[in-house]
Amino acid sequence: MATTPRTVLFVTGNANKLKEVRSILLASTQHAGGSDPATTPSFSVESQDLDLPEVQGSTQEVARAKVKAAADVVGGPCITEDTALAFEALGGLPGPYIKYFLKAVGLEGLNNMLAGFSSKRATAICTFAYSAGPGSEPVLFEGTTEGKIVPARGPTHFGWDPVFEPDEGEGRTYAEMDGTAKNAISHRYRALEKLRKFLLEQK
Ligand SMILES: O=P(O)(O)OP(=O)(O)OP(=O)(O)OC[C@H]1O[C@@H](n2cnc3c(O)ncnc32)[C@H](O)[C@@H]1O
Ligand SMILES: [Mg+2]
Repeated sequence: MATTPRTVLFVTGNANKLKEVRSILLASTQHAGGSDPATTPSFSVESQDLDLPEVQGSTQEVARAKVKAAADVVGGPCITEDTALAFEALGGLPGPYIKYFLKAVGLEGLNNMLAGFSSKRATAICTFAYSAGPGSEPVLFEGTTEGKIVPARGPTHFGWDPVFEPDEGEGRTYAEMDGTAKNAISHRYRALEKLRKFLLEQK
């Protein structure tokens, strides 16, 4: 039975996020073989880059505020995504502030921040937020991947990929894994699976 195609508006300024989201959704379609409505994606993703205010707080608070601001600007349903990198030794920091830490100290600096600590453990956290429109309460979808911070290895195309070695990556950093391998275990994949199921249940 054919499902109605739906377009989801993803408000992001990050081209790499958009690329991964599209390829994860495409892979889900291929795996599902198109027959099971519970697993067949029935939506495509459009994007819009907006300059939104950035609040401080937990990953959930940051995610809620971002999608609310996005929905107010676009005037309708939309999704946003926040990525955090939480260092165990630092009680979860930089967390949602990883973008600013990465910009300020670079990949080597992220390693140096942990120099005095025995634990190099880190959790990559992806939080998708969905809003049905202005005034609607956001719904959050979280995905996490555990790993450790290591000296940079691999291409430097995407954020902190070269310094994050996921436990399931067979010794490779995210940057050393090809797109398919990263997308099979990534924080973004895990969060997107939850969002995808939620969207399929919406009328
Ligand atoms: O417009 P938005 O969607 O907010 O895009 P952004 O680039 O500002 O993204 P965030 O606010 O979520 O900040 C997350 C930071 O982590 C980086 N990042 C996000 N996902 C990543 C991934 O899968 N691997 C490596 N770095 C990532 C990203 O480049 C940012 O520096
Ligand atoms: Mg951002």
